[in-house]
Amino acid sequence: MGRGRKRGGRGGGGRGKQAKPDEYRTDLIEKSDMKNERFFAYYKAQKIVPQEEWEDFLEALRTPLPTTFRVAGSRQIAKSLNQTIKDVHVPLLSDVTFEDQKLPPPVQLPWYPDGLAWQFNISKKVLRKSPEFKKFHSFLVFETEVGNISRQEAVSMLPPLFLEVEPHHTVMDMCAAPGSKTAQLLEALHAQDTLTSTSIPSGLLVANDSDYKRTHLLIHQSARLPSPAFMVTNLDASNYPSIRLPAPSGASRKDQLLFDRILCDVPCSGDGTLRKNIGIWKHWQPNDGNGLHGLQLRILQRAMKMLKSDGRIVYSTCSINPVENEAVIAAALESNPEYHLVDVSSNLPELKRRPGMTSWRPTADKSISSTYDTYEAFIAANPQAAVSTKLTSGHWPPSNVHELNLERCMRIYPHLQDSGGFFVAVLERKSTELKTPAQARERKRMAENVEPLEPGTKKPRLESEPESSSIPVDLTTDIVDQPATDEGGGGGANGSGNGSGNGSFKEMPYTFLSPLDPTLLSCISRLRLTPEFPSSNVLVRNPEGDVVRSMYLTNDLIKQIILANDFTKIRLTAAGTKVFTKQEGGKGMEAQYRILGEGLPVVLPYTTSIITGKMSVLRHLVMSHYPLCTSFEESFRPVLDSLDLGCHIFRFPPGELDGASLTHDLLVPIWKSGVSVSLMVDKKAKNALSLRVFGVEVPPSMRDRKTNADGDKVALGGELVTTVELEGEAEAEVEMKGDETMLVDVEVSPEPERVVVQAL
Ligand SMILES: C[S@@+](CC[C@H](N)C(=O)[O-])C[C@H]1O[C@@H](n2cnc3c(N)ncnc32)[C@H](O)[C@@H]1O
Repeated sequence: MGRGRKRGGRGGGGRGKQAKPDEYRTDLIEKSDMKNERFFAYYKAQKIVPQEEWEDFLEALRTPLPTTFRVAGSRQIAKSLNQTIKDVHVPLLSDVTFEDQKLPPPVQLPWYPDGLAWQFNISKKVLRKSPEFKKFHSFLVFETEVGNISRQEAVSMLPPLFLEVEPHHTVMDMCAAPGSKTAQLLEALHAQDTLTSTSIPSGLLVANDSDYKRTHLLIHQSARLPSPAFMVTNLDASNYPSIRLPAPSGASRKDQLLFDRILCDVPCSGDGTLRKNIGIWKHWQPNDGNGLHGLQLRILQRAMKMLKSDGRIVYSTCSINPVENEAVIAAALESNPEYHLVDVSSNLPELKRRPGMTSWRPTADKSISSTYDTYEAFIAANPQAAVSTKLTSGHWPPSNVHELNLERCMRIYPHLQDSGGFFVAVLERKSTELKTPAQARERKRMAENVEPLEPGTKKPRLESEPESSSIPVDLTTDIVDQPATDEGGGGGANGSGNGSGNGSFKEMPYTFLSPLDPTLLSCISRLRLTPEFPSSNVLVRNPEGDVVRSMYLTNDLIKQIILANDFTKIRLTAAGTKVFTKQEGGKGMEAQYRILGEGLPVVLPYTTSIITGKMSVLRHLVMSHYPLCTSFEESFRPVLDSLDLGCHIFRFPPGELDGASLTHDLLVPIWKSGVSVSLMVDKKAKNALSLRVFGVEVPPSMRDRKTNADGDKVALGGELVTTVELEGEAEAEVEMKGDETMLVDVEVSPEPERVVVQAL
């Protein structure tokens, strides 16, 4: 009988929250509830928009936000899927009527590069009832689940675009969770990826958040674009410790890692999100923003200290309050006069924006009966306020406000382009002697020469970075190896219960394997990888360096960082990407390692053995659950018979079959057991693949079908289903039809862990 193997228990499946079926529409709400006299009085006093626009501004704030999404993934994958949306879905949605109303099809956001972002404005009811939109909705849900589409507010897509990340950049996302912008940054770091394989960028992305639980959202999000150049930390950004690099040869002091690009998407009051977070209407008051100004400023100031001399910072909030925006920028420029605001008015020309404000009138008075021109006027009117409120002179415009070019900040208002409210500012250091034309040329040369690392390519060495890329650690100005504290409203190690209580953390250590480690060598050999596989960059998560279960791959830079820092003090929650996992053998068989779905694009450039299959083989693998080797078409059976037990990679070239079409190479990991082969992608990915290529969902397996009144599983025809044990590591579900036993479903170990369906 069955061995009672638990389903889905291995590795947690690597997926975050499931997308809700109705996530493509914001709630419809009563307009009469959308008012707040404090909000009106405050923003009128700020003259946030010209008087004649006030009603349009309010009307937009009271209208549900359209649905926006971005075609995600590395550039080539995204372009390919985008073409499908344009060529297949939009034409199907272009002439749809519902209850005598013509429905508008999805449209591209005019300012998003390559037309990769879309918007549509369809009610939930229509999404449920119109067959055409229902189908499109299913497509979006499936593609979102496998990570090819990112449901993201239009304005939230802006900061990564202004950061202009390139694959050789060292990038820091200081307040990263839940990670929609992190995903965009990672995509830019991986701009060199091809349709089927992941490049190994020489730069890196550190995604940080002070909320421990939320850092796990980051890990899930980023698993959609697995990267050996990705790290997640859980620290207070306002107090972010210096990350060290190994000392350059001949020097005794370690260098400090500085960043080419830093995103400060800081915690904010969020009043720009009123269109979807309608609760804000009820509670809004000016102290929401007043109280965050200090933390926002400290985070930005810390970023300014961690930036390379020729680096760039983008500061953003989803608030329209100048106290959280221009006031923070002005105060940061005051304390770091070597910085300036960059004029990006010619970037994204189709984006409608307003210039940053140069005058604003803070108040701590909840009823907004008065606002104040200057801090002095505020204190004169409220003598206790200096101690009883969090307002400081920094909340007001400084006296030299007109020298700061605050109008170079960008304000996005809902009525301009039917979006949320948002604020973005781009900061760089003013030109110094360090930024000579020769250096600029050198940086440009480096940027242009970045190639994806193909097997055999010499990897870039850290020492070859220009000198300005790292400076010696200055113990007097920087916080070195400080465990994060709760100071500043965020605090490191927040809400996890995972700290040891003595200033160090209990994260599992990151231990690099010796490239001669026998288990690693055997894994490389069984998986038929080339000698160029970067085996010295493989790590495991235990102090002994034992290969217990999973192996992760990092790039050179992350390896150097891990070796040079004390991660009992800096909480590192993830580094690199998981590539191999152990698979226990069946009876009498030794354990093997297999390539994880998420690791495949990274490992692919180093594989020597890829089995090519036809569309009919793909259809059988997709439509069946654990198909028996004997059930494949006869011409393919000898290929299957010749395969060793274990992990293999199958390639399906573009092709057509009975109206179904595969437009690009598809590469997937396969597991061959004694009796069957199975596609090592999970249910959702399989469904997405099936819908995209064959236009139908995968038929439910017996396990997904109903049980009868006695709790027994029944097949679609109502027959009893039972489980029998087969040879090796397989078990089968069989349908009992009278005396006849029919095999309906075979389960083989292992179960797939994660999804990567790319290259379509
Ligand atoms: C506006 S959200 C970031 C959204 C994110 N950038 C995205 O695009 O998905 C702000 C984040 O800052 C985090 N946070 C709050 N205080 C912090 C601090 N002191 N240091 C680091 N992160 C902080 C919050 O946990 C929250 O996840």
